[in-house]
Amino acid sequence: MEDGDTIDAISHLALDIGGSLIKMVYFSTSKEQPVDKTKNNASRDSNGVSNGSKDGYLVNGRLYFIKFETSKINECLDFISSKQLHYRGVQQCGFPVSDKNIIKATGGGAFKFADLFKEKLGISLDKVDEMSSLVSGANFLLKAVPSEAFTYVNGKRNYEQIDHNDLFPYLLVNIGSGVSMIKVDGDGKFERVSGTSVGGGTFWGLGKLLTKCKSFDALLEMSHQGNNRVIDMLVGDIYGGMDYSKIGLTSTAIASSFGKAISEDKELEEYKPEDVARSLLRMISNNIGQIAYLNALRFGLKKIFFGGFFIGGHAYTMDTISVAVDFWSKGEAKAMFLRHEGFLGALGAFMNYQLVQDDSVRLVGDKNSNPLVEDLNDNGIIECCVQASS
Ligand SMILES: Nc1ncnc2c1ncn2[C@@H]1O[C@H](COP(=O)(O)OP(=O)(O)OP(=O)(O)O)[C@@H](O)[C@H]1O
Ligand SMILES: CC(C)(CO)[C@@H](O)C(=O)NCCC(=O)O
Repeated sequence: MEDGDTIDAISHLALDIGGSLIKMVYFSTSKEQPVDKTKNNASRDSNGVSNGSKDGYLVNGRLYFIKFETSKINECLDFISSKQLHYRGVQQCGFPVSDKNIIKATGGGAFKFADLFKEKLGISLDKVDEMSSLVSGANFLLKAVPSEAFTYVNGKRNYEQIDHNDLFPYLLVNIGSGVSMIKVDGDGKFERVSGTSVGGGTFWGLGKLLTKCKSFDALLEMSHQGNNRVIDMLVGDIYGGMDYSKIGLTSTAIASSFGKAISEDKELEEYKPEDVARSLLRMISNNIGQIAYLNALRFGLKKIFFGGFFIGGHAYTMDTISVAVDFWSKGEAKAMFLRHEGFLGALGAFMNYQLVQDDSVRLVGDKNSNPLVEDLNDNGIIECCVQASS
């Protein structure tokens, strides 16, 4: 292939198959993207690029992000099959042919569904450790993608300039079905220090039972319309409308999540599902924020990054977590969120191909390359270069 040739090739599919959702990342060159055969003089070798050759090409392209519900895994298999994601582009881009039909996969489903992938598509899943994928995905995003991290204060996102030399240590809190808390000290240096089973799966599972809501998005939307004070017992409910200022509690602070239901002679049906959803979201977000802070305190960590699809860019969730961290740390620790929150594991599995030239990664949210497109929960794109062997 000559310089400037245009191709539309897809390669290097990676999956994170979780308890609730399957996340997919793949690299594609597009018709508008000429192949840049800039010679790479192997300066990346020290960073772990190992393609068996000192020379290679940088291929310009895009990383695509897609998710499916794990309970509908057949939709994911059909998508891979219809787009031939496991075959295409391998040779056009000069990637090693050995990648064919072996894809990197992380999450519990990489074990659970290995036989299904083999049977239905002839794909072998090359398993990558889940915690290590989360960490390499987060490190990659924080170092390579501008405007990836932000705080959420008073309903506003404030994008953070991450200083690469001052990134570590930090606490990574991944809120998936369950929650993992990982102390990250460097690239590949980490320890899972805590976790809780009260996570995104709890919100969606319990919320579904309590409200009869049919989809996660509808439950979230409901929570947006609700008022948690109808069900939560507030400090003021106990203290006759007064604050308990001696211990730092205002009258509007929640004293007991769902506690009002004790004293009211009401059946579940008599509560508005919106209010139930709101109380539940607040209870779970608060609890995670508090446990996260306690773990940050345990190890003296000032930065806490929250990932996982539970957050889903949802304002009220981010607000509750931010307020919880701020409240418990007395303003010492900061809750930060990531634009590609749900794709850390899938990106980490992708990074395991050791192809991405992260200093040449550029985020594009749309064709105009606007870096501040806010929600990447359904589909996102990162423009980047990957290394292909010569
Ligand atoms: N469309 C959706 N369908 C189901 N859950 C969703 C959806 N969007 C967001 N969620 C939330 O995201 C959570 C799953 O997040 P994520 O994909 O990060 O975790 P997971 O990998 O499935 O779980 P785990 O890591 O514990 O195996 C769900 O439990 C739910 O709270
Ligand atoms: C089991 C995993 C790691 C699977 O992703 C996740 O759901 C989790 O961290 N759950 C919390 C388990 C616990 O630490 O109590």
